[in-house]
Amino acid sequence: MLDTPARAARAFEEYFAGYEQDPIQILDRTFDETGSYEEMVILRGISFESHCEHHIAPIIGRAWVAYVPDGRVVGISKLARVVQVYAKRFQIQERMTSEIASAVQKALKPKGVGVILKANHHCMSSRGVQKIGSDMVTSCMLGCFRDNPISRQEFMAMVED
Ligand SMILES: Nc1nc2c(ncn2[C@@H]2O[C@H](COP(=O)(O)OP(=O)(O)OP(=O)(O)O)[C@@H](O)[C@H]2O)c(=O)[nH]1
Repeated sequence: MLDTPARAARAFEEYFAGYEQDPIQILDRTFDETGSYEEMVILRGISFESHCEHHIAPIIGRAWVAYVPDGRVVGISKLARVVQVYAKRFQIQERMTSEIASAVQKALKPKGVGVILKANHHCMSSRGVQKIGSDMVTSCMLGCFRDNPISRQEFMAMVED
């Protein structure tokens, strides 16, 4: 007979491995580019798999993370790593979106941060209301992304469907 609880425990360990990493530490390694690059940096379509905290059902989506540097830039993989760490925790999409933006803001102190998440929630497709194919879109805009419509538009134009 299969040892279901033990297999489930192993699977869960795998799903959530890395959840305890500190996102600020991940973003710690920055490069001084003062005067050489002052435009928007965008990492597009970062895939993630998370789990909703209500049903522990998968949330499968993609993230777009942008910032306008104020002197310091970060190794670009680190933005994807930050998305991954927050995805490894039980989540609701709204919180995950603002957590990613706040971490980038806190670590890099850029002129602004924009984060957009689009995701399918399996808690409403494989159970519950059972609607397939709808995705949830959330955004968090800080600094110039919140205050300057041109920055926001530039970012939004780079977020493909
Ligand atoms: N901002 C920026 N980062 C880059 C570019 N090319 C490579 N990188 C990043 O530079 C960083 C180098 O950081 P390291 O800490 O030396 O590399 P690493 O430990 O192998 O980083 P990981 O790729 O996260 O495993 C990585 O985050 C790369 O993704 C680029 O053109 N711009």
